Amino acid sequence: MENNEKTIETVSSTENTIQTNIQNTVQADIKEDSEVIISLRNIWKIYPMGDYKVTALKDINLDIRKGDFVAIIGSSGSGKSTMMNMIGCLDIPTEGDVYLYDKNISKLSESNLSELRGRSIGFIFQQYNLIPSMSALENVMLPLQFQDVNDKDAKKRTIRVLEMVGLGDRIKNLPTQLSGGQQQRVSIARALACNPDILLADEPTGALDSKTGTQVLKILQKLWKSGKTIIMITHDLNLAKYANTQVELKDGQIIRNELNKNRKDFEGLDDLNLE
Ligand SMILES: Nc1ncnc2c1ncn2[C@@H]1O[C@H](COP(=O)(O)OP(=O)(O)OP(=O)(O)O)[C@@H](O)[C@H]1O
Repeated sequence: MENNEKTIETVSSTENTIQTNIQNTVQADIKEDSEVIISLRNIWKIYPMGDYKVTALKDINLDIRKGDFVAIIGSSGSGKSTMMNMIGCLDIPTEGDVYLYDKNISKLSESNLSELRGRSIGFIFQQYNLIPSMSALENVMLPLQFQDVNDKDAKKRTIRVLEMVGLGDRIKNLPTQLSGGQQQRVSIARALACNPDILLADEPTGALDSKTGTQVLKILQKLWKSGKTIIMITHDLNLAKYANTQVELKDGQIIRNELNKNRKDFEGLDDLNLE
């Protein structure tokens, strides 16, 4: 019970911050000395395939700093999804260490890891991964229920985040009653539900037409400018132009990791009207 109350308190006290942040867009200047929140150290990922093995990641080292917007790019088969699984602590490396907030995840129990991951990282997938039988409200509420937030607070928070992505009037709709762009916005709301510092998006616009995809990217850039750390996997170099840092993979190795000096910024993020 005491634990529940703590969680609720944290969620409620951060609601105002999120709301203020998303309204008052400020330029997020990532500082070189800002805290490293995810670190991959000498990561190898080797998939056994019958008699032979596929080496998907070869000795990867990567630091992701708080407040950065990182695009991970590379051609098909270069290892982007495998790396996303490492960054999101969804899979374990064959060799090497993954640190999330200074914690070596291989040293955490499964339940401690899933609690830390659930609290720190929100996931956005190309195919939205919404539960078809659940309404937008129920889909977004789910992660809060996993974090033991009581139903009343979870519902309040859910409505708030759905409003933030412009879907306050669609909360009862099932995924099939929403457009692709709206479904992706539900999935962004779900990723924001527990107010994580980090959003990890795997080809977030991959299933959308370019206009709707641009809207989604605009939301991500706005969230970044409001203080979130965004990591976006994409094969689309045009999308990567909106990120602050570009990391390029080739054949399982990082061949480029640099500040995007020619970053494109959306105009009028302050007046972002999502409907
Ligand atoms: N579960 C698996 N078992 C065997 N090999 C795998 C597995 N997952 C990925 N691979 C292989 O690892 C390599 C990297 O795959 P990965 O999916 O990470 O690339 P990607 O850059 O995300 O590609 P895409 O853009 O096509 O999704 C590929 O050669 C792929 O065939």
